[in-house]
Amino acid sequence: MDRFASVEQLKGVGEKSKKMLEKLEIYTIDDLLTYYPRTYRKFEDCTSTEKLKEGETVAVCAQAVRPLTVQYVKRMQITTACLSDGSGEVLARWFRMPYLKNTVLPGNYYVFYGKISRKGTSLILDQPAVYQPEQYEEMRKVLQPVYMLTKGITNHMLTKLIHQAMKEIDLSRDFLPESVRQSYHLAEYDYSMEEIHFPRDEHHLKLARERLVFDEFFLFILALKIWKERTEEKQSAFKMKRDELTDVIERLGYELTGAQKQVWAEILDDMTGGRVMNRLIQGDVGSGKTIIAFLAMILAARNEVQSALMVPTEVLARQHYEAFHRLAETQNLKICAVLLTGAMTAKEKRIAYEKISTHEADIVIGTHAVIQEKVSFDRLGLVITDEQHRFGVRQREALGEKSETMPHTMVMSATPIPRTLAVILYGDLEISTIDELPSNRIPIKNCVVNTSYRKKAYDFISREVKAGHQAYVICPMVEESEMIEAEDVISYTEKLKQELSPSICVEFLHGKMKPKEKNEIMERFLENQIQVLVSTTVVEVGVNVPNATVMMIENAERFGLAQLHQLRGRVGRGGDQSYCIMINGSENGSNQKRLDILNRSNDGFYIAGEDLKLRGPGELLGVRQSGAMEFKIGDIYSDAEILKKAGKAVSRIRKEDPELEQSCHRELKERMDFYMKNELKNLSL
Ligand SMILES: Nc1ncnc2c1ncn2[C@@H]1O[C@H](COP(=O)(O)OP(=O)(O)OP(=O)(O)O)[C@@H](O)[C@H]1O
Repeated sequence: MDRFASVEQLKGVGEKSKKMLEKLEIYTIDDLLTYYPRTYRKFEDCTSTEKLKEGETVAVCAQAVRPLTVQYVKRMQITTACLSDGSGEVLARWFRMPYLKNTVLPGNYYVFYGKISRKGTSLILDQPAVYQPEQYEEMRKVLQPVYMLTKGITNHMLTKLIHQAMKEIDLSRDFLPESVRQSYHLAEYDYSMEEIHFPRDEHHLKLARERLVFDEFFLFILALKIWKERTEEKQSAFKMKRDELTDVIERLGYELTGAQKQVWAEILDDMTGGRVMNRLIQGDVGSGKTIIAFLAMILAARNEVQSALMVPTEVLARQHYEAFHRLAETQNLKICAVLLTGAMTAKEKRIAYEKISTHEADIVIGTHAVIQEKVSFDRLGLVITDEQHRFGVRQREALGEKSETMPHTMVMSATPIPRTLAVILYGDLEISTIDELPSNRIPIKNCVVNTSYRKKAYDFISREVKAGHQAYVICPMVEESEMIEAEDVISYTEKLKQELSPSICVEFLHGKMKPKEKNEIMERFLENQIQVLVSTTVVEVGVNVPNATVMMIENAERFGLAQLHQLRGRVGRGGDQSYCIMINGSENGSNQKRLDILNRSNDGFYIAGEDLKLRGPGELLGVRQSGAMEFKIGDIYSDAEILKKAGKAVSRIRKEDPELEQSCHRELKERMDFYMKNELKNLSL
């Protein structure tokens, strides 16, 4: 069977399951094989009911003291059981599984495996899986893979399919040269694939994972180097006249920070030096990256060269567009910017296309719509992409293809990557770091509290609103769910409307809303017509409302540290004291420890480093949460050591055999060609 054939070739995959697998981005058998487990489950020893704690996942060996009951609550069947293991009792409940009544019989012992949650004052075992005790003992011997799922696809289904694919595909060809494998003590490819999905134990899993993480970094770094070399060959840059833009900078109304000045000088040198700029601008949340992008675009416009700024969301595109418009107007810059987003009407888009192709527009600010076929530029000389990990190489190339001369490129990233790692990853790409916040900023005051603090938090928000400020409240979910106990935007908004004075306007925002509705809400929030915005993480990237001073995050334990830092970065963007209230909805000690890191510091680089220490390098059973660089299995922070090795291995190969012509590199060359064609596009830069 061909590794790149459709998953349909596998037994049991019909039209319906094919569609569902596509939701997980599994199209081919290869996609399936490289759909690595999110984590592994090790079945614990059984716990006695006396020792149960909220938030823990436990196994309880118990019997039902009486027949199970099935009740209807809001038209949903809920099955409950009272379980006893001799030391005490605990309630278990299942949604939509009435048949358990006939399989879980009083008097027989079973192992119930699930999470303990709280219902009122008592603890409850939620949705536990049920096993025969002997079956459970067998399962405890191995690690169980846990995959990220979607509706209609179960863990069991994926496991079975991967098992089948493993049998069908020949994995014995190893593309990594033997010498590399030996030098870095890496396991064989087929062994690693087998063990990553079906590990015998933690030791084997560790070896397998190291090898696959190495592969991922190695291929990426090598591909990037080859790609850069190839593009550089055909690069001729737009030569621009030097202009310090002192007139613009002096009238900004604030002084650029030292770091901003430094980065601007670097960009100016790049853009006027005759070489094509390829620069990554890293800066912590709120460090003022946008103005740097604007300056570069103004410089281009003054040289009669067009520029494009692409951002990941509609909301952000509009915000940048309006900010630029204001700047151009107040300074009478005579530079024309147009907005181009997917949500605009066909007519609006047509007008924008026209302005771009005739060069009436100097600057285009938008979402992915900017790279659509219909957009033709006159002289596109500068491309800026925001939030690098959301734009792939292919998209950047697509933009580059719209211009005969290679445009200068700048990538703005708010996910701090330690410089040492960035250098390995991006090779000889230039990196600028804005490591200083504007001087008018007052450090954000943080607190991590439990849900009993809510009332106080609402009073606090009311006071801030009275003083003319605004607040965000973040919830992890859009709508209420029976399965997950977490706050949701819709019911929370209703609740807040009751809790707060009617004079305070509370509205919600989430990703499932229509673009037009989202824009309208954001605009009203920006104009302070809405004082409290209840939102999902759609506000996470780049939203800039300096008048907002409170960020309250419900179920903070459900977010990764990098994400929480980004969310918090939505406040403290003006000269007023701002606050971040993180509500920890669990009693689990390790969550508290994680959140304490944010409580202690507002520095993104420090947080990334502490996160790394807390998780430890190469941690196997943790959920990925760094948010930076979306590799399938590798995590640049916790796998930093492997990243360094991969960087070294690439340098060695490049020195010994840059064209991969030697016979020992034949498999690698094949793999690389495929990678360049099909996979690089999914990764940043
Ligand atoms: N040197 C400065 N002095 C004072 N204010 C500044 C300075 N530079 C930028 N600002 C202001 O700081 C706010 C945040 O800047 P900006 O939106 O560029 O942040 P950012 O780096 O893009 O952050 P994020 O990654 O969170 O979006 C803006 O309101 C901007 O006008």
